[in-house]
Amino acid sequence: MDRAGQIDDDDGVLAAQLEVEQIVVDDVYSRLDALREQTRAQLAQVRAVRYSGTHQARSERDSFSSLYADRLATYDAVEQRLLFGRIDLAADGQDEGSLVSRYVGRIGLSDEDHTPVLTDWRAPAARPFYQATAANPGGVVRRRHVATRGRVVTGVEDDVLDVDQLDDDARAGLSGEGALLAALGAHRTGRMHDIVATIQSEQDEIIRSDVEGVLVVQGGPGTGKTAVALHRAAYLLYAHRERLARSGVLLVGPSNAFLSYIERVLPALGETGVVSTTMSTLLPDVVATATEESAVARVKGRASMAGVVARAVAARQRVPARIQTVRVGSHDLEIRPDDVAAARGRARRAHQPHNAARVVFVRQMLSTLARQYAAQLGSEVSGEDLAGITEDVRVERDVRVALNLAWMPLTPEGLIRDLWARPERLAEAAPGMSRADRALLRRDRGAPWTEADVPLLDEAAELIGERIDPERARVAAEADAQQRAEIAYARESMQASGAGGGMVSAEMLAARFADTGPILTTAERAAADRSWTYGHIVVDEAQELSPMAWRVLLRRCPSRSFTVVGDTGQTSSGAGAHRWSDVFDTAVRGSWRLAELTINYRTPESVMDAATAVLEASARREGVELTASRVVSARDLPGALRVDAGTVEDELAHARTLGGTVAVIAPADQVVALRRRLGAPANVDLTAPVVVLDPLASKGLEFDAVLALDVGAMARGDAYVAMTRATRLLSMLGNHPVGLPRP
Ligand SMILES: Nc1ncnc2c1ncn2[C@@H]1O[C@H](COP(=O)(O)OP(=O)(O)OP(=O)(O)O)[C@@H](O)[C@H]1O
Repeated sequence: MDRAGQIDDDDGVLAAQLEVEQIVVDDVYSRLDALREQTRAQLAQVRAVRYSGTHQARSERDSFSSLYADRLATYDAVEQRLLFGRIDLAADGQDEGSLVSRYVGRIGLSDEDHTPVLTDWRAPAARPFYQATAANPGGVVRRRHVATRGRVVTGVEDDVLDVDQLDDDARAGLSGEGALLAALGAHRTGRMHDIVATIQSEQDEIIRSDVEGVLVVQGGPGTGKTAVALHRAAYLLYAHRERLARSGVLLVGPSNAFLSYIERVLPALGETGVVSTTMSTLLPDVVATATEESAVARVKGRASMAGVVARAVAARQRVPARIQTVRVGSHDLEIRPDDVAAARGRARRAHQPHNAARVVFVRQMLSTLARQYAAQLGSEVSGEDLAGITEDVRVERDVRVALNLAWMPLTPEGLIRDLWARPERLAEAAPGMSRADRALLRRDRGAPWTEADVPLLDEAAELIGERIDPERARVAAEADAQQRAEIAYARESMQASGAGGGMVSAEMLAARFADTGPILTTAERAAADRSWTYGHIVVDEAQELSPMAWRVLLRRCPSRSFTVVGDTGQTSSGAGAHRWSDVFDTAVRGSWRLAELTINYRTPESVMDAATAVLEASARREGVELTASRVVSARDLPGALRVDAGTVEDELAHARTLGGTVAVIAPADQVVALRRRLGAPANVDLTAPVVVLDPLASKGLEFDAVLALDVGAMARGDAYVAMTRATRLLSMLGNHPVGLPRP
């Protein structure tokens, strides 16, 4: 056959394949539409029911209303690329060569007869789509990627895993240049997309790995750590819905820009119940916006700071040096060191936080003083009289002052501010700290909080507890009892209706029934509550976290179920980790496991090789042993690395010709001036034509083209980060790092 004839023939085969898949795609969407309509009607129906006024009727109505609203939201979120894959499996017990096809998509769908038409990508039945290889096909004869735009099939890509099983027609119809390469070559938009259609087998292993324990995923730049972490969160919510919808999942990322970069991934995977935060914004009432020297963050992040905070709290539980006399009515009473020491011992043995234990301390001291008072009366005192005397003692100003001095009610903010602003307090709480380190921590009382303060504030909050207000405590206890009753009721009504197992848990419904305050989801309630404990925590760019930050996160997940992703080659925080064993051998005593990702899906090979050469040269120079493994790029592009090719403006113009997103990454002290010079926005707006940012802010992000300026002036981890953000072009200008190969 001549070449033109061959092309005609190929075109015909492709058109036929598209037609076949279009029929399936039409069916799947019409099923989605039918379900959407059905749910919309159900929602309208429950909303139309008038309140009968009883609590039960209102609860029922609200429970169904939120259930249907959540279902509708899920159906809307999965509209794009609802179906993306097909596997043809050798049919057991059938004629040789007969195949069974299974379609894989964002959610599972069945037709009216309950026959599955689409398999959820997270279901065990979808696993062969990601796991099958030619060496180990696991019954899969062919894997097909189905590309769609809107509801139209635009292409198919086949991987044949077992050619022997295909008949001649099927063999003639093989097509595909690789859905993965097509995905990698796409322009970036400033928003991360899911990779559900092209998850690779080493990634799939991690995504579906057991929920228990701490799973650490080490991988070089662009190996899909963030993508894997997000898909794992969606997978775990699917596989452990009951447990995780109730307790919630926390996702910790490096910056707000990063959180907005990834914000669309989980909803597109049908999940909305994840709380995402940075360490700076973790505490509901603390705004930590200021930055500080790496050396300061290093001192604040040391594990030994936990002892410093504990000693600072204990130092506010003081025994006076000598007897103090206070006048109550016409009597002189003595506050004696021995009595204070005894009351303090008793309060400490209660093992409660400082403010709650203070109640024990004060009660004991008041009773001691009341007995002194009664003894001075000389006559027998009834129980009732003693109670009256105790009250007289309690309200006496001098008594209050003296007891406060012995056991001061505290706030976490006040305690930490005092440590930084009053050198004698820090010296008392940190006897082992060098004078130079203490000087580093010195700060005025009004200074704003930094990210490194957050774990210390949380540590202090843990030891100090809530401020005790008896009236508030009573109201809170009542609200608690009410909440438990609501949850029990919600669970009953969900069971009675056959609902549940979906996006809504009894707790979420109960929160929505409550007629006080706004309707809150688990995620919203968790985010507003410092002491909330999560069912699972995902940490991205985890190498940046200090030992003190890990204490905060471990407290928030008593079951120790974590997905930790990061790269010790990219560490830039002074308090961060250079070896995972340093973090977890002590923190979770060996109950952690390490997985590795080795293929870089972002950076062209020539750029990745240059970044690796620079990292290794700088580690050699600094005498540091690199613990991260080398990565291999999935592809290369000619001309992807440029060094000193032109001015900043020239290189920007060149970058723009490539299309997609463009960033300039420069040392932090140049960013403001560069933004002005290039007319870039003053913050990190990933949708702007040019984003100017420092290496820290660029963590976790990627752009089609990156101009990296003065990389030679950046620290080792920062330089490595800056050089590995580009998907098409890295242009380096200015002061270059040691070890940079010339293209
Ligand atoms: N299986 C895949 N299919 C398609 N694209 C993928 C796949 N895995 C990763 N990618 C893409 O590779 C890029 C890098 O992924 P990601 O940001 O998750 O890497 P990372 O390891 O977190 O990188 P870094 O540590 O450098 O921030 C993203 O654009 C992601 O969508």
